[in-house]
Amino acid sequence: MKYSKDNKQYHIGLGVEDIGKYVILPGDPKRCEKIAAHFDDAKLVGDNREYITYTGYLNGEKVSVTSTGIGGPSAAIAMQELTKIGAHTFIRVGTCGGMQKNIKSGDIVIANAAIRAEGTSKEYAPIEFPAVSTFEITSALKNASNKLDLTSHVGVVQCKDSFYGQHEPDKMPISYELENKWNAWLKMGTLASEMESAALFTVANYLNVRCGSCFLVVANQEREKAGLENPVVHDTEMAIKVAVEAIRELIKADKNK
Ligand SMILES: O=P(O)(O)O[C@H]1O[C@H](CO)[C@@H](O)[C@H]1O
Ligand SMILES: O=c1cc[nH]c(=O)[nH]1
Repeated sequence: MKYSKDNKQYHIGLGVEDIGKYVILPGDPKRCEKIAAHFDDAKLVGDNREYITYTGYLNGEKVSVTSTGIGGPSAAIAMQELTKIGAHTFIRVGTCGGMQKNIKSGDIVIANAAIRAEGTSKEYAPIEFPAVSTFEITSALKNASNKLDLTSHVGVVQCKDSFYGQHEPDKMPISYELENKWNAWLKMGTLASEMESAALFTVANYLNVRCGSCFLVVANQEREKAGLENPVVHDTEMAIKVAVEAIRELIKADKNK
């Protein structure tokens, strides 16, 4: 790609020397510093557009955190460019909205697959191809949340491009489709809604790299509708700890291969 300068990738502004092979991917750029606080010797190595990157060490292995911004397009770019410079293992740490009534604010959701109701993944693979996480990453995330004694749920998440289409579907001109599909996702047992995993899982399959996702449940609109307790929780620290612990487990397992 001719746009790149000085051997740095065009959007993320990073080269081979800047990153580790294991990368944590939050959406929010402000989450990067909090994640990097868990690394040894973390340094800011990139700051371009929505892509903030810190690199440091976990268990003696070089690791990085790069924010993806909101939505599939920028997440797909981050994964493609990070893969070009040597990354092979990705964990998205995000926030989500719970959907089933037993998914409560503050719980952890771990995605084993994502509904492709967004646009980006459709520019990579025909819709019949499922967006699935990598089993060993999903398993490391579940082990990590058990170790940290957290309430976690493993299952399917729904991805879309319109945050307000999720929260105010009745106000959208296309409400007939948004509401009917939301009811179908609920009947299929979908755990939560977020925005990037469908694109990331699809791109990871295409690039033959590993990817999993874990999320803090911020709140649950279905609990709200049913008049159940539904506080809003913003602190992502426990979801971050799950991802960091999972990366440690993966590093150890990879060394024993
Ligand atoms: O908290 P992050 O990682 O950004 O994730 C969620 O939050 C954003 C919407 O508020 C979307 O990016 C969604 O996927
Ligand atoms: O409800 C929510 C919360 C976070 N992210 C989403 O996409 N939806």
